[in-house]
Amino acid sequence: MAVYTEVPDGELNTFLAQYDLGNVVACKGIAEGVENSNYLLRTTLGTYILTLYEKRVAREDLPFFLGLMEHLAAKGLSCPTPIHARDGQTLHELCGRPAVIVSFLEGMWPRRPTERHCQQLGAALADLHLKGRDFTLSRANALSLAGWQKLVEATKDRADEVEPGLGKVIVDELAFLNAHWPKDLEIGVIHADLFPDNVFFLNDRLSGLIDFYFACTDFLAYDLAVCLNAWCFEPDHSFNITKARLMVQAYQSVRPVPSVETAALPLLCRGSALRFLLTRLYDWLNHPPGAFVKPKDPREYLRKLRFHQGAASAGAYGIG
Ligand SMILES: Nc1ncnc2c1ncn2[C@@H]1O[C@H](COP(=O)(O)OP(=O)(O)O)[C@@H](O)[C@H]1O
Ligand SMILES: N[C@@H](CCOP(=O)(O)O)C(=O)O
Repeated sequence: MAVYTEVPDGELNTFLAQYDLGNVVACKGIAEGVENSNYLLRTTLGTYILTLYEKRVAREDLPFFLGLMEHLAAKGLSCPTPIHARDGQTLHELCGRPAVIVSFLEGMWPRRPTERHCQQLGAALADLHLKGRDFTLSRANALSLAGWQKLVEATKDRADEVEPGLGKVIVDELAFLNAHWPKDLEIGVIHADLFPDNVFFLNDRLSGLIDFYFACTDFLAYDLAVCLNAWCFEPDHSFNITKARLMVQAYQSVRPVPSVETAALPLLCRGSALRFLLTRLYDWLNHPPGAFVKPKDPREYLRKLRFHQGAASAGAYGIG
């Protein structure tokens, strides 16, 4: 349940009075999500999402995230756009938290991603990358090599509680990635967390992308690696080459991928697998007993990492 901050009616009415959005009809907490408090807000003029940013989103990063969503939406990408209050600002304060109202997107995220979903996702990801090219702000990826180093330090001594030998796996993998991580791939705005629960479909057509709170400036092909990991493994843990090929081909049809990026995909998939393994491992080891957000299983990403460690080239993914 991702409602960490309860909003009393009086405070909500005072907050909404700063906008030209009419009066509150209903405001319901949304159970999904893990990072922030989200409410479905209905007013006399429409339906919106009210987000209160909790501790893990750094206040100084908010202008990047909000500016990016506004930039992409203005260029025609279907994503939430922050609503401006009468003072011209999108970011305000509610119940002691930074808070925004963003536009509501229709659709549902796919519980069982199909080949068609993967194909449409590939095209939408490339579209995001192209539309982000002229966004002027930048934000370093806090969850790349330096961030992984901090997470390895914070988890390696207790990692074997989750899986025997895991501490050595993460130390060795980080050393490998430090020695081999690419340096000269195209950089731009990436979403960095485009999992199925952040992609909406309506009547089997992709209808929108949400949750830009890990977005940053990094290798474009790294975003593709995040998606290959998040969308192309089956519940039995096998890698679905057909889904991967369709995703990459659809991506290529919008943004041609240079061969240097295709060749780097196995390595980038290793990095992306380590990234989600480490954040999940950290959350697994550090979540307070009785917390209402259940941590995600780190071992899912250990299996994915092992698959990529065994892949000699992009051919193992049906690509290239
Ligand atoms: N703009 C939006 N339009 C429609 N639903 C949204 C929107 N933003 C968030 N949601 C709903 O809120 C849920 C959690 O949002 P998300 O941004 O993933 O939260 P968190 O950042 O806390 O993980 C989504 O699964 C979706 O149901
Ligand atoms: N996608 C990450 C967790 C981040 O959750 P989100 O709700 O903000 O997308 C993972 O699966 O580990």
